[in-house]
Parts: sequence; C-alpha cells; structure tokens
Amino acid sequence: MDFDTINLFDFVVKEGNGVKGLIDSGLSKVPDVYIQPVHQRINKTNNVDAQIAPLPLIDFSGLDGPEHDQVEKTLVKAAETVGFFHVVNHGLTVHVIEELKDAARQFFNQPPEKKLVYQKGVSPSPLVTYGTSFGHSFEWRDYLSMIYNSDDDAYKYWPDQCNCREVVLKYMKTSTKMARRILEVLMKNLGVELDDSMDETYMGFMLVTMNIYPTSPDPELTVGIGKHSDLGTLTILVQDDIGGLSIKVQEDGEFGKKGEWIEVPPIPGALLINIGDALQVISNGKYQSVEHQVRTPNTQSRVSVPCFFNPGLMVKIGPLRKVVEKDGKAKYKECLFQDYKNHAFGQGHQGKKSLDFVKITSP
Ligand SMILES: O=C(O)CCC(=O)C(=O)O
Ligand SMILES: [Fe+2]
Repeated sequence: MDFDTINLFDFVVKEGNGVKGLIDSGLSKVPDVYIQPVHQRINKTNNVDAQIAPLPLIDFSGLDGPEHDQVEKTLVKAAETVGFFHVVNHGLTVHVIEELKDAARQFFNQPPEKKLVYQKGVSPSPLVTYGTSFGHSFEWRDYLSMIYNSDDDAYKYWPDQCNCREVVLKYMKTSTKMARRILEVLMKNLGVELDDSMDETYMGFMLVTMNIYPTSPDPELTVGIGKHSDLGTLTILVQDDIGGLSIKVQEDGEFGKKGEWIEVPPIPGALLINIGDALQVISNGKYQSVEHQVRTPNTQSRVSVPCFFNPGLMVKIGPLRKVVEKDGKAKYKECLFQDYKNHAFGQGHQGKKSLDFVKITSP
C-alpha cells in the first residue's frame, strides 16, 4: 500500500487502524510524517547504550521482614539517584502479569471497528480512550487508556472485551497497595507520615494505559515514545520481554555518566517503577523524575502496561513545608496538578522541560 497524508489520516485515525493496522497491511516504507528528526531518533549515534543497566532491584516482601531497614534504604537511594527501579515479590502473580499482556495484545488484535468505539469523542465515556499519536509527534504507538474513578465506573465504562476490565482492575488494586507502601517509605524518609487523607494528594488520579509498539519498516526512523518524564508521583510498569525502554542518567554514578542514555532490559516477573514530576516537586527535588523514551522494536511488536499514579487534578502540588524548612528554600512554586498536566500536554514530549513551569529560578 502507498499512503499519502490524507488517506493515511483516514486509515490510521478515522478508520481506527492505528499504526498497528499500517504494519498489518504490509506497509513497506515508513510514511514521511512518521520519520523522526535526527535528534529524536533512538540509536547508537544518539548515544543509547544498549548495554545492560543493572537498575536497583527491590525485594518488596523484604519491607515487612527483618531486612526492612536495608530495603527501605535501597528504595530511598533509588528514588534519590536513578529514579527507576525493579521490584520483585510485589504481590502481582505471574498469572495476572501474563493475563495483562495477553489482554493488551488481544485488544489491539481486534478489527478496527471494535477499537474505534473507544476513540476520543465517540467513546461511551471520557474515562476510556483508544488512540494513536497522529498529528502530535507521530509516535509509532497505539494505546488504550482507562482512567479509574470507582469500581462502578470501571464496570460501566471500561472495555469488557478481551478480559481488559477484569485484569486491569486486578493490576490496579495490587499496584495501588504497592504505590501506597512505596510512598510511605519515601515520605517517612522526608519526615512526613502518610495517612489516608493523603491518598488524594499522591494518587487521587489514576489511570492504566495499554501500549502497543508495532515494528516498523525502518525502526531507526520511527520512535515509540519520545523523550519525556511522567507527570505524576509514581508509575508502575508491566512490559513483555521485547525491551526498548531507555532512560537518561540523572547524575554521574554507578549507572553511567550524567546525560547518557541506557537501555533497561526487562526482568521476567519484575515490575519497573519510576518517579514522576509531581513527586520531584513535592519532595523539593529530593526524588528525581527521569527522562525516558521507547524505541521501535526490530522484529516483534512490544506491549507495555503502565499504571500512573497522579495527584488529584484539583490538588495543589508544591514542596512539603517540612522539607522546605530543612532545605532553607523552595525550589518549585505551587500549582494545581490539573494546570501542570495541561501545560505539559500542550508542550508534547520534550524531556523534563515541563518542570520549568514550576521551577523557581530567581535566587
Ligand atoms: O512502554 C514503556 O516502556 C514506557 C511507557 C511510557 O513511558 C509512558 O507511557 O509514559
Ligand atoms: Fe513514561
């Protein structure tokens, strides 16, 4: 098939085929609009070091055992330095992880008309969106995102096909417990006790996204997700064994030199967790959100399922008073999380640039 821009839009967006549909149709050349500018491409020349990055590995069960001090220390150090870590013994069974990846694959494998019903504007609810990034940064990815309000709304609006709703709910429940526990440890380290009323502040807005990254006729020319940091407090990620996520090293140390990109190979059964911008702001910069990106896979499509924990949209995010008192000054101004999110979305994927919106630069 040969697409010009007009029927490319019809095929990919209007008819709901997504980039997956392009590949399934036997596309032999990357359409011009999807060719990334040289500086956005993810390859050796752009310094992505495919070498294995031994990210910190946290044994979650250790938090409740005799080793808990040590586990807490490792967790805090990971959040302060590399901002990304693997977690094992997290409570999500191998079976659920497999079900989740299967559900994602099955969802995207459906004919376009089944997916199209969840497209923005026609979806039965704004909580559920099927889409692709046509017209933004032309990323080589399709997604289905599901916002969590309540079990009732999830049962009413989330897709029941392909086991999506059931399995994503299971994933979210376990992830929520895990996120709360991690935040407890990170906040305790800042001298703040987490109580139930803080759920809204740290995880008042939650969503799960299923991503599919199809192969492309020339994976070096396309990008799965461009350079960005996550906006919220924590992200928990399930991914298959294909790999392709890379992260930017924050500071010189055991993971590489500041500014270097390292690829994070998946560990079967482990979850990958990272810090988002809101937690960097709340902690006055103690915990680091991390720039990351996803390349297009070479031989087989990849799926990933991030669960995003964000402050409630009407929560004012800003550095904790206790931390500012200790540090002597606030590094960020307060703002509604909703405003932060809208600002960041308006900018597209531009590394950690969205944080400039709240950074205090004057002395
Ligand atoms: O697919 C991945 O590995 C990461 C996805 C991601 O960074 C995101 O959805 O924000
Ligand atoms: Fe991300």
